[in-house]
Amino acid sequence: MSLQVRNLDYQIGGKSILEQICLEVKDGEFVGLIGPNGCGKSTLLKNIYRSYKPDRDTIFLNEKDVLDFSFKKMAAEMAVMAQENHVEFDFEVRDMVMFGRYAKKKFLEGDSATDKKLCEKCLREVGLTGYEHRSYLSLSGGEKQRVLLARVLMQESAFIVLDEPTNHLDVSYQYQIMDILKKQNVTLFSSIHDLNLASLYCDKIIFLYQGRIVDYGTPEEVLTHENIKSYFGIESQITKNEVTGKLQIYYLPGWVKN
Ligand SMILES: Nc1ncnc2c1ncn2[C@@H]1O[C@H](COP(=O)(O)OP(=O)(O)OP(=O)(O)O)[C@@H](O)[C@H]1O
Repeated sequence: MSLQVRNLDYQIGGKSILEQICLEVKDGEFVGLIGPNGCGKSTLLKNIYRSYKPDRDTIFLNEKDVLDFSFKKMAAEMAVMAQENHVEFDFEVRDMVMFGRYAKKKFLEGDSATDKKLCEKCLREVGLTGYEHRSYLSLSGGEKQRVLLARVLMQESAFIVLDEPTNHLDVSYQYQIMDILKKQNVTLFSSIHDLNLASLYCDKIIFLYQGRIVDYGTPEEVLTHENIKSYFGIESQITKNEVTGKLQIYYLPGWVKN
């Protein structure tokens, strides 16, 4: 599954948030979206997963305009892990994960033995075996985040969109979650704050700044000292990690520019 975004503009309350966004995520790629707070990352993702309504002829899945997909078809093609997941009613963890099957079911169809097995597998992958009957609202932030990831995996979609998937997670789960995502045989598009995680896991990186794409390429091409200084306003030292072979960024806080 591939994603194309062409000349996307988006305004909120008359203020321009995104300007002339053009990008492509090819089938099977893991593309990271980086940029400072408020630059428009969530707004772009919300347009892609249609929490906001994009203009016609701006967002395509496999070259087909997303506005031509029914919401059920969209859910079958694209799984989403958003940043705000406000849940009004309490559910058991197992039910939260099972909701991921909605798009694959007919009206009032019950859970099959295959669904139940897949649910167990997804919970195991995110380290939550034994949590099936826990109340979702009673979980910690990190546990909730992992339930939402299990729900995404349960959807078995060819394309996954994620807004800051490692939010609330301790360092070991941050890497575990990225490992799980990376080994899925799917297309991934994710906003990421941690540039070292982006360097380790992404095939390509899109740098967003004040609603515009200012750079695009491999982590080595985009995660430069100049870009980090220009767009995040912080000095850094960048080396190649001997173990991973990937770029490692060290920030030099005494050099923060106002
Ligand atoms: N509903 C809204 N009403 C007014 N302004 C909004 C609204 N939603 C977003 N914005 C503004 O749009 C801009 C982009 O917000 P967005 O959440 O997309 O940024 P972001 O890059 O995801 O930020 P962060 O890294 O902090 O999550 C911000 O200036 C934000 O204040």
